[in-house]
Amino acid sequence: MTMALSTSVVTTVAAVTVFVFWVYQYVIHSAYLTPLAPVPKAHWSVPYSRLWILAIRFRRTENRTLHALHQRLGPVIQVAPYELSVDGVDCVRAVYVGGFEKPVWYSVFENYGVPCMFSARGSAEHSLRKRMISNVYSKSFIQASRAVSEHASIILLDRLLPTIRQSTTIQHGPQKLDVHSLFLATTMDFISSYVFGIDNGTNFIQQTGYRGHWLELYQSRNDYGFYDQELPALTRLARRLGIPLCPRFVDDANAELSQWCKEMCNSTLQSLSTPEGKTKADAVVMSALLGGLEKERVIKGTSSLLYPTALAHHSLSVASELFDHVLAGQETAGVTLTYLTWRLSQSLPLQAELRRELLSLDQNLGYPSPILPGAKKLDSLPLLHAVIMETLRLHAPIPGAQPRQTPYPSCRLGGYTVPGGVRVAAMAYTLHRDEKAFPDPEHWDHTRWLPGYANDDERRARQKLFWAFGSGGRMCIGSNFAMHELKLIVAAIYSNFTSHIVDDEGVAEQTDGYTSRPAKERLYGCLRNLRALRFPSTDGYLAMIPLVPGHGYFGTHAAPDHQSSSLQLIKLCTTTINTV
Ligand code: HEM
Repeated sequence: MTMALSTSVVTTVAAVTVFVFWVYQYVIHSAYLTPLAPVPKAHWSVPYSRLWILAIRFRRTENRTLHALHQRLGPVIQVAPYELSVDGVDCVRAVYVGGFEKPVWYSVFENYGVPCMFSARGSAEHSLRKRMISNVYSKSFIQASRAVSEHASIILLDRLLPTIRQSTTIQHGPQKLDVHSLFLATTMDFISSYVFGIDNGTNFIQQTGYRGHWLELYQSRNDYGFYDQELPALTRLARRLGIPLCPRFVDDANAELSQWCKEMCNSTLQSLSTPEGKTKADAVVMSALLGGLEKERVIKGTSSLLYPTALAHHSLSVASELFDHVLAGQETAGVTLTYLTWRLSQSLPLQAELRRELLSLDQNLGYPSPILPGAKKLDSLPLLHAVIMETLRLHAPIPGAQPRQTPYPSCRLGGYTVPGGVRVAAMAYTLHRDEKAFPDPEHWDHTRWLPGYANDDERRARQKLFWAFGSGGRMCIGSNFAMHELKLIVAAIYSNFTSHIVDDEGVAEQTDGYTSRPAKERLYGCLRNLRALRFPSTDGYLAMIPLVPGHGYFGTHAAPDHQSSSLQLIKLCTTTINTV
């Protein structure tokens, strides 16, 4: 009896102790005693649980929700027990230029089970990886690279321009074109040829069937990053128990895409082992990476920090790195082109002004004898630069939170002391909507980036907030490559064609999340050949098309049927060439 009583007393005391400890740790400490206690809360529940932030991430409303909260609550907000959202130049400088390391969240970007530079978490490992390839992504290297200009000539002059010209034939009338798909193809052809060489890279512009299949695979994964990134332990457990949280087709798509990249790596390796391949030397990124790894093996060997990953699993690591580059480089730049075309298609006078600027170069891409302009001259065109910058501002392809981890034991952020190990992130979405630097921020206005628009201080403030490529040691390594290819592609198109919206349903609704794209992953446009416009046929359709942006089919709400919309297009062309 006494024994039973004492057991129950012990059990009760233990239960009460656990309860008191739990209340102290997860209620009193989390709400009042942690150093994060004074930080404004996104929601009353955030000191105790991650549910609130998980719900808005799952619903894909994180960027908009946090932007609205920052406007109300200031630059530092607590969004979960160990998670902050930050805004403003000072916090961004502290976190990103300050070199805070990446959290485990980035592990999902590992390919073939081995890390790449993007997924590498520690600074030491990251800088070793970056050192091997940073030179080939520098602006001076890209502008002087023979491989870049030869590839650009082939991609623009032999593939893109003929494809667009074909869509504008006089015989058939201007054809409706999914320009989003075409742009994703063009940017893939650019980055894959820089990585693997022109012969081993893709030709998505012309191989439309395979491109469609590839894009379907790639896009099928878009909605399923949440579990792996936000609930990695639960996702692993569920997989082990045979209850996958993602549909089977996501794993299948990942497997097929991984195999696709391995095959490009293998064929490039084979080419590099032949005398012609060595002479051609146009697999610029892969060659730099192989050279860097070999140097590391010879100099440091098994003592290298990279030995357990990049050196011990050499071919998988090479493939992991290069797979990341082609994926990172393709969609981001493709989405930018889609939004830029969408915006330009809403103003024929702006297209005309841009064309005048492009054709003012001695060497230009205008028909009948298109020539690639000098890289530096192209880079110095103010209007071309301005329209791209404004598109990257308002339609940033990576607008969402870029998480980092606070260093131990603690740091200061926005006037608060933040303990080590807290996940902290800023977003281009919020920085790019700073009302002081970008008045009327939801309005696409390229003039913000033109010289003479603002005084030096205002221009500097704007530049500091521009965060499409991130900042600090982990900022985009491909930013110079991206700006160069974007300028070339825009120059090729707008030197020769006018662009018009055919069906832009879903384009205005850019998706919310870490990366972002048009909601329906398409933009139907039609491009019109300016040379044809100068020599109109008697068909009567060689004239400008009235634009009704945001309303789909040129001033009509006709059914989205390919044949009939093409016919309507022809009938609706009314304005004369003089408006161009
Ligand atoms: C308009 C085009 C592009 C945009 C807007 C963009 C944006 C970004 C951003 C915001 C980051 C930082 C992400 C983070 O830390 O979470 C990043 C990193 C990165 N980007 Fe890009 N990117 C573009 C094009 C490219 C291209 C063409 C490449 C080709 C190599 C590339 C490769 C990478 C890589 C490898 C990283 C990781 C860098 C590191 O961790 O050191 N990106 N990009």
